[in-house]
Amino acid sequence: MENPTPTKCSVLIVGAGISGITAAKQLAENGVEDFVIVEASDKIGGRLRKEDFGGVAVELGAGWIAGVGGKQTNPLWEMARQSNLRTCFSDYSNARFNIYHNNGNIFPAGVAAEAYDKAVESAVEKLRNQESGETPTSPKRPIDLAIDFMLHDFEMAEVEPIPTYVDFGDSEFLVADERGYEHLVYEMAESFLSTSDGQIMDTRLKLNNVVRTMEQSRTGVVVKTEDGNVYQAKYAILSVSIGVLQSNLISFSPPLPRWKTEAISNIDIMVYTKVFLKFPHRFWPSDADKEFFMYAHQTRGYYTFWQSMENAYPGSNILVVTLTNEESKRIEAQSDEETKREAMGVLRAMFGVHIPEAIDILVPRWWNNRFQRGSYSFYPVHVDHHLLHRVKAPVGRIFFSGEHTSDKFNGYVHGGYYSGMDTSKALIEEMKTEIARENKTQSFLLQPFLALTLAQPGPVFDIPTHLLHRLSEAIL
Ligand SMILES: Cc1cc2nc3c(=O)[nH]c(=O)nc-3n(C[C@H](O)[C@H](O)[C@H](O)COP(=O)(O)OP(=O)(O)OC[C@H]3O[C@@H](n4cnc5c(N)ncnc54)[C@H](O)[C@@H]3O)c2cc1C
Repeated sequence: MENPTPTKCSVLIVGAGISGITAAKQLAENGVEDFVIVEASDKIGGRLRKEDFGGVAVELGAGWIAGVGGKQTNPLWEMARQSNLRTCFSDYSNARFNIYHNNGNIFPAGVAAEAYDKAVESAVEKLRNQESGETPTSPKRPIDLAIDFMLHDFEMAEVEPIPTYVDFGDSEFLVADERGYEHLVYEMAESFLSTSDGQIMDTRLKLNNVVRTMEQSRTGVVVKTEDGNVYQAKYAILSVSIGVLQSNLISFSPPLPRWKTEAISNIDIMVYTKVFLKFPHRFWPSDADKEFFMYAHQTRGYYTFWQSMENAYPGSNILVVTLTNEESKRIEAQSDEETKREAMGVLRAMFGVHIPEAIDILVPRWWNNRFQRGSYSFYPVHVDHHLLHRVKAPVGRIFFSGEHTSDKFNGYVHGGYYSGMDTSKALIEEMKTEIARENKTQSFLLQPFLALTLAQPGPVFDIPTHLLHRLSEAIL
């Protein structure tokens, strides 16, 4: 519905994912309560999103708390602990010993170990080549392609020192809780937004509001949404994904400067898709060391990486297969029925033709979702810190937040969390500086007038007490 009367606030936050909600919480805790959070979808949480499927809660977005068990505590692990979120330890390094040939046999452990060592060696070489500018050689055999996929598309962790694992430890825990991973964002939001009957009812949270334009002047930002709502704020925090920034969903006036648009377009986006399949009964092994398994196909990433949900939800009879990038885009464009047919073909090659047909399938579409346009940011291994700095830097009164602005933990949930903290901190500093600047100007202009006022025994003009107080503070 058209609402031409602008809603006014000090800070407008675009996006209610973990980054936007963390930023709002920090503002509230620092006395800035006059904010509005505008979210395009019908719920908060962003890329933390569960859905009920096959009788359990499955995670369409982030599933793991990555980086646990080290010297420092991952803040998400701490939040999960406090909320009693149910999690399961995951060890997918076992997957390399469960690689299926297309004739249904598992590759012998020795062959798999040798292929794995070769892949790690070639990944290290690839890193060296990236530094020296040489073109690396690509793996050719199906088993090598499967391991390459596991190392680079599924894990991203084996050969590079990733800060998450260095700082927080190298264990990972899968969230397996009916409330979903998103519960952590809800719990955080409910600590500073008003609720009624367990629902967030705070008028400062506006769901189903798609921001389309952001117009800034010297004194503020005017934001318009798709259905005609107008918000007027002194500052804005923009926490949408890098994919949304690269798309034309939001237009800026004046346009963003070139250093900013170039930096935004230089960030790669990973598309990562978990396809869920429900079966009438289990036909795959249930042992803990068989939770993850791979299929060696001549096309890299073709239904390669599989996970059984038995560890997380015993008796659920659900399998998850992970696809990435071009394969994700390809299956997003086809019908779910076609994806099911392809997945069944692969499962029959591994487990035989007599396995039962899947009775349900769930295919998330992160690439085609115009409020995401991908799954997470992907920086080159040797991150150019200038690039990151430019992606993060504010433009006038618009502050940029989100996992893609986290210099150490981009791509992760805790990256989104830290970015929200950093952005609100930077904004609060800026607000303080602006107040100090205003006070100085007012004091310069009003000093003779105030001196006269204070010298009078009674009130000369009717000046509100809080203003008088602020003016005297500025002068003294
Ligand atoms: C499939 C998948 C698997 C993942 N696996 C893991 C994992 O196992 N572990 C891990 O740590 N991380 C994982 N991640 C990454 C993690 O989910 C993200 O890094 C993190 O959730 C990002 O939070 P954010 O607040 O930066 O962005 P988001 O959660 O994307 O929040 C941005 C919000 O902005 C909203 N928005 C967009 N456009 C507009 C607009 N025009 N107007 C208003 N609102 C708008 C969106 O709807 C969204 O709610 C995964 C992500 C995906 C998609």
